[in-house]
Amino acid sequence: MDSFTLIVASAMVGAIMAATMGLLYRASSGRRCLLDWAIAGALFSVNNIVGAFAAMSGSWHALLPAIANTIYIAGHYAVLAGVRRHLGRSPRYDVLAALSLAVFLLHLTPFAISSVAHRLLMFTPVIAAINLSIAGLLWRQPDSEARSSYMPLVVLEVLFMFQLTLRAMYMVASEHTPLTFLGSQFLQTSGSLFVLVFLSVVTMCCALIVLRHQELALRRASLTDALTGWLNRRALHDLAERDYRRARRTGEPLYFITFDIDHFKSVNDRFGHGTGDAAIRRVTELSAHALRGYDALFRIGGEEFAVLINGVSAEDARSIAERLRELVDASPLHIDGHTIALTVSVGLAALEPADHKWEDILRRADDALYHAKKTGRNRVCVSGDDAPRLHLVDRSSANA
Ligand SMILES: Nc1nc2c(ncn2[C@@H]2O[C@H](COP(=O)(O)OP(=O)(O)OP(=O)(O)O)[C@@H](O)[C@H]2O)c(=O)[nH]1
Repeated sequence: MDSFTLIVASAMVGAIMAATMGLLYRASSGRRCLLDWAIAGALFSVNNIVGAFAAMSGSWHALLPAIANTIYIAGHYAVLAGVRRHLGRSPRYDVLAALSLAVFLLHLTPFAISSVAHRLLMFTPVIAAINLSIAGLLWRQPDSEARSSYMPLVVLEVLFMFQLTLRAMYMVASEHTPLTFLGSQFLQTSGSLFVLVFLSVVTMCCALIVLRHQELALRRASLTDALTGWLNRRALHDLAERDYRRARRTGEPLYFITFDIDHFKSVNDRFGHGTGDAAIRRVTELSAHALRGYDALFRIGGEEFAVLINGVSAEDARSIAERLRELVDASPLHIDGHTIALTVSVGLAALEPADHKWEDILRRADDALYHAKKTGRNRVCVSGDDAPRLHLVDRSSANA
């Protein structure tokens, strides 16, 4: 395959990349990284069109390589900008502007004008650095679920960087081989072929990243309560089942804390549903502070919540429940000029040898919660085997 054919094919694949990313952007809920990648595709396409134009017109004025290579490097940078944006970082188009200007001006130096090989040697490190940044950023991502979708792009960027470096080294080694633009030397055609393959595969990699992200977002949404961000009942089943089985196997303790906002109906009635929602959010935020970062938090009813706790002693579980109650009690909600006192009633139950399923623990925690409501609210009630089956935590001693 000659270089000209490869360049025309690359122009087409770049355009296909731009169109694919643009269409995915329209179909997705506005993932802006897709726009960056559409820009990358467009830049790669224009870069190759400039090359094809130069080949057809037979002229290769000093300005043409400056324009073509600046656009080419900008294309690689736009892939990096999209990756940065996807990971929640700024795409840093200001860096792109400065880089493009520097690359363009460097092309006008006598060293760059004098040969294709000089230009390749000058800009190989720039492209390799961009490739390395993309691979490094994605490689360092801790999110194990999304990580598998990053690996194809990591591998592609590393391979691209590797072939760039090999070609640069070969060029240094064979210093006297003259290199011409659109020549049919192996060095030229292999480079063009790599660009063609890179553009085809990078399109698939970017699409894969976005599709995986959307799949994970949908899965999270289906397991999460929109108002509080806590897990919902559907998630409760899977997590409680998993923890129950593990606790049965290992003999480790397992607890359910359930709690419910006291007289919540009156908050809605007096201040409106919006304030009621704010109160629910406030209670869940406070509770999350009282709990440990890795406790699983669930909203299991309108204003009823559950927490799954493992790996602590009965005393510690009781302290956690009491800390939660105290924190809500001590932190009234200030909203629209009103101060609304909020309290919760809390039930606590532990896994018992006679339990057959995790629902048994939850039911006992619910019974304890009901008991706390019946016996005055704003208190923790613990379910136990010994009589009396439910016993109250003495608030004054718990505070001591
Ligand atoms: N604002 C708001 N209210 C909700 C939501 N879900 C449930 N509720 C309301 O929560 C109230 C629950 O009231 P009740 O079950 O009677 O209990 P309560 O008034 O909290 O009284 P006790 O639990 O006995 O202390 C009802 O008025 C529901 O309409 C929600 O998402 N937002």
